[in-house]
Amino acid sequence: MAKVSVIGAGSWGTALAAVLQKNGNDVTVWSIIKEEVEMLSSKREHLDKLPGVKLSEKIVFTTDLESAVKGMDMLVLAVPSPFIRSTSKNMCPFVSEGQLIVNVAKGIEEDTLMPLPDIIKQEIPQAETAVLSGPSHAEEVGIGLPTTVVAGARKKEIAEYIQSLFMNQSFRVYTSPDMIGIELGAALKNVIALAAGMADGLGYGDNTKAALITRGIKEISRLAIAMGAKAETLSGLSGIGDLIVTCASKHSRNRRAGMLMGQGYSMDAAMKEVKMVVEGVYSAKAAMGLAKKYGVSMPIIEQVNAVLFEDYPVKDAVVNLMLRDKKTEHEDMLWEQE
Ligand SMILES: NC(=O)C1=CN([C@@H]2O[C@H](COP(=O)(O)OP(=O)(O)OC[C@H]3O[C@@H](n4cnc5c(N)ncnc54)[C@H](OP(=O)(O)O)[C@@H]3O)[C@@H](O)[C@H]2O)C=CC1
Ligand SMILES: O=C(CO)COP(=O)(O)O
Repeated sequence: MAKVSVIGAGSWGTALAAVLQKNGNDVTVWSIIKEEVEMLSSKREHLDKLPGVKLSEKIVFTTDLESAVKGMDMLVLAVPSPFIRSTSKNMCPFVSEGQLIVNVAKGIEEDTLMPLPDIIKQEIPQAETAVLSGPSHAEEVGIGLPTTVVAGARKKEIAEYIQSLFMNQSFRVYTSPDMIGIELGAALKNVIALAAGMADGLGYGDNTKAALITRGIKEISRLAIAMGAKAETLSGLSGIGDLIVTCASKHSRNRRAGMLMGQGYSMDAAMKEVKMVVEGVYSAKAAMGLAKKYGVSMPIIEQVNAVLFEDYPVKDAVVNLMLRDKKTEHEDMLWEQE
């Protein structure tokens, strides 16, 4: 049993707090929003973001960051990616040397193109950072449906520690040393999910969805491997696994936002309608920046950017993808010599 805090009380923070508490840990949950803490403390349920998931009386909810951070064995950072830097900055004075911070948010910082654990490390140099990611919608984790994720850390014993705190019969945790691969798979799949949603919004079918998932993981892998990720990670839970769930699930906010755009909504109108954070919109621009920096081709993500930021018609973006230069499926495969 450990003392853990979840920093961020949205749907994912709330679901993970429930898992950690069920496993016998002492759990505190911090939110910047006073009304959210009051609701969670009195109703023991996040009525807006995770209705139907009852939370134990033992979980402590607070807006006091100092008490949420000091003396905890593990901090789970679950605020949306655009708030990772500001939240880390605020946490820094209370974080002790080597204190463990597990990032569970998914994104890349738009201005700096930095993955989230790098931002945490920059703002809190004394912290030990790790990640937890995979195909895991809060709505299903909250009601105990079988789910698998992967914990990534620099050292095996740290990943195994995270595994031991989170794992139970409905939440299976694997370990991995490939933090950058896990992070990039998580952030970039949101952009492909927007594309999958757009295809749904246009009324396209299963063939199109399968094409986006398969070619999507190809371009995610191209960039991630250029940045130091291992190919196996992209074909694992935090790569293809998360891409499948987000492109297919009714719970996916990125897919839903894309679907609205496919039906004619503007990006801003779609984001307002979805209400929760649509991180693919932020990661789309960052992904293009990284593609340029590392000299890799990301055609689907390029077309998503055109739709999002240049008001390019979704249907035309699909035609652009279909009529790109003729290619071989796997660039590195060798042909029989003539
Ligand atoms: N939901 C899921 O199934 C999963 C989510 N994730 C990732 O977890 C992260 C959090 O997502 P999720 O919980 O779903 O998001 P939600 O939209 O459900 O909640 C986000 C929370 O952050 C709060 N918030 C608003 N402003 C700030 C701020 N300035 N600083 C800190 N917090 C703020 C929000 O408050 P308010 O309600 O007032 O806006 C809300 O409580 C994301 O990166 C997401 O990709 C990962 C796996 C699964
Ligand atoms: O990453 C997530 C679930 O794994 C949340 O993003 P989506 O809601 O778009 O799928």
